Amino acid sequence: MNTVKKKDTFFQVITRIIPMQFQAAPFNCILENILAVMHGLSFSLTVVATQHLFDTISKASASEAGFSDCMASLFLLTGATFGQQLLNGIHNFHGTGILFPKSSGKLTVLLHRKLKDIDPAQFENTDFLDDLNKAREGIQAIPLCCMILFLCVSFYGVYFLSIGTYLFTLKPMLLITLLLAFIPAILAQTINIRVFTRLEEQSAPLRREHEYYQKAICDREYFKETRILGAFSFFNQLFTDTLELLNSKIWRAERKIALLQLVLNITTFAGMGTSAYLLFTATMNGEITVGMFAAVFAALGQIFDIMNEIVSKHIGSMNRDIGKINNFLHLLDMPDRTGSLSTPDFTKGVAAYGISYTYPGRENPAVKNVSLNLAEGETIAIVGENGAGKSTLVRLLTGIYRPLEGRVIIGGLDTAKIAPSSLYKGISGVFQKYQRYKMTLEENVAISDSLAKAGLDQAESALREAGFEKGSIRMEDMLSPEFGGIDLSGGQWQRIAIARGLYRVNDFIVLDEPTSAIDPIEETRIYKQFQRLAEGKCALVVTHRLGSAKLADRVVVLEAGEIVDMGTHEELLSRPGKYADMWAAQAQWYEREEK
Ligand SMILES: Nc1ncnc2c1ncn2[C@@H]1O[C@H](COP(=O)(O)OP(=O)(O)OP(=O)(O)O)[C@@H](O)[C@H]1O
Repeated sequence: MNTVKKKDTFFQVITRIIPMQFQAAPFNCILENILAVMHGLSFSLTVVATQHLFDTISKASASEAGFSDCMASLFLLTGATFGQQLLNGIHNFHGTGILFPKSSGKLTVLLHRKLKDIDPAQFENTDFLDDLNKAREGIQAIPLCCMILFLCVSFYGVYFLSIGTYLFTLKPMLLITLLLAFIPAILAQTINIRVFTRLEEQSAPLRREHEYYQKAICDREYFKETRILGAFSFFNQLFTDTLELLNSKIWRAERKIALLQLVLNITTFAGMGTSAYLLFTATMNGEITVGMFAAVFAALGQIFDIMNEIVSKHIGSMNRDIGKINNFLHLLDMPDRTGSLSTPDFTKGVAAYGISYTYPGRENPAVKNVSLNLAEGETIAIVGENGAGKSTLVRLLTGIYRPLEGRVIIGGLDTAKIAPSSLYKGISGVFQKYQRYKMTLEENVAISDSLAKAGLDQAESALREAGFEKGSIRMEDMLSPEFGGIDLSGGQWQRIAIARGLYRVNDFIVLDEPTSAIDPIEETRIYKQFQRLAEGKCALVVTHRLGSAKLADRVVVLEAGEIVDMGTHEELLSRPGKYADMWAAQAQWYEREEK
């Protein structure tokens, strides 16, 4: 399941991200470029206004110009400088305050849409989780990189074209010296690409680990256990170790970059000195006026600052970002789990033919050569020890995973060929690891069928069927202390999860042991209720407790991923085997009920 990485070249990356950026915020992209052009021109206008002022003052000192001419020139320079500052503020605000958040938000939505269509089995794959972590970094990098490209073309491009033309008309050698001074620095920056791409690749798994330890220390769901077990020091040590490792990798990369920066600074300094010398000799030889000297000399620092900004800051950050963007694009390029659209016909039931499934990174299959037929109106209970493969089988039978061998046919449709959205239509399920949504009680139930909009009554009746005692809790109460609401007990949450599964309109329903926090007798009561609601549907229940399995039409006994026995409760009890042993061990749980 490992994905082979194809790295796009710099050119390929920019030809993909610019249209993405325009699609995300078309109006703001155009405005950003207009502002950049005006901002670039304003710089050159200031240089020309400076020349004009100094030439007028030198003419005034030779009585060739008057006081009003000097004031007009000063006014022109003040206006140009003010305009430049104003444009600088608007341009920066628009770029970082409007364009950046808008497009990174849209790109996040794009990533979420992609994740919706990716094969759910990928989420069991560590390589994929690393890729996802890296891709998230790419979301911020795309708008940044595009803004730099816009700056290069519309701001720096316009600035250098106008100022370059001006310098060239003064003294061609001046322009050539300035350009030459930056060639070594540009070359040095290209090395950054490799350094930062490698850093990104090495640090993603480490960062994920590091973030997990932080969660184990600080997150609400972990902190109670972490404190009571005294595991703080243990996690803190792991947190510190991964942080140190991460920092040492970053430090090594940054050290290389700092050395390159030194090369850049030396060449810049040499270029600036040569340009100042050329300017000085040209003025002394009478090739340029004092005003031109003053304007160019004053602008020299700015030209070098801007060139430095492009080479060290922007090209540098673009180089770092290209690696991250490549990860984002790589994730977008991953194949979707596609298939044709169709509607399952659950009167045909659900069938598995010789299916097997092995998790990425595991040698032994979790499900091995299983064949099973679930007819319409039938309830099958899957029982077995921990790790026998029950949940994996359920994921295969509901089409969440596709088998690596064999076929699963749901309502007449092969899960390998049908789009997941078609398959999930008509299926409902409650799983072991259900979610506790930080939402109201009503939303916690109705979220399972948001399109149906069945209403409050149905949500309340699903809660009743799941045995949820509301007491003083109202449907509109927020179920999360973090959002100013209340929390519930484990058993109450499990009943809400069951209510959620029952609320969804379905023809095929699965209960994958969401009842661990509920006592065996109460679990049996819920399963009886479930049995009544599942009448006429295809139903699967996974349980360790055989009092609930007994209610099913047939029981499947799994061991090490294989079906070792199958039959009705009575049939299985009548012969020696795993089921009879398990029943003997659990019988006392149900004695009270049977008395
Ligand atoms: N995400 C995963 N990655 C790798 N191996 C997994 C993963 N999930 C489950 N397994 C392995 O697959 C096997 C079957 O697991 P599964 O969860 O299907 O068993 P189960 O019968 O439902 O167990 P339980 O009763 O404890 O819930 C186990 O050996 C388990 O270690």
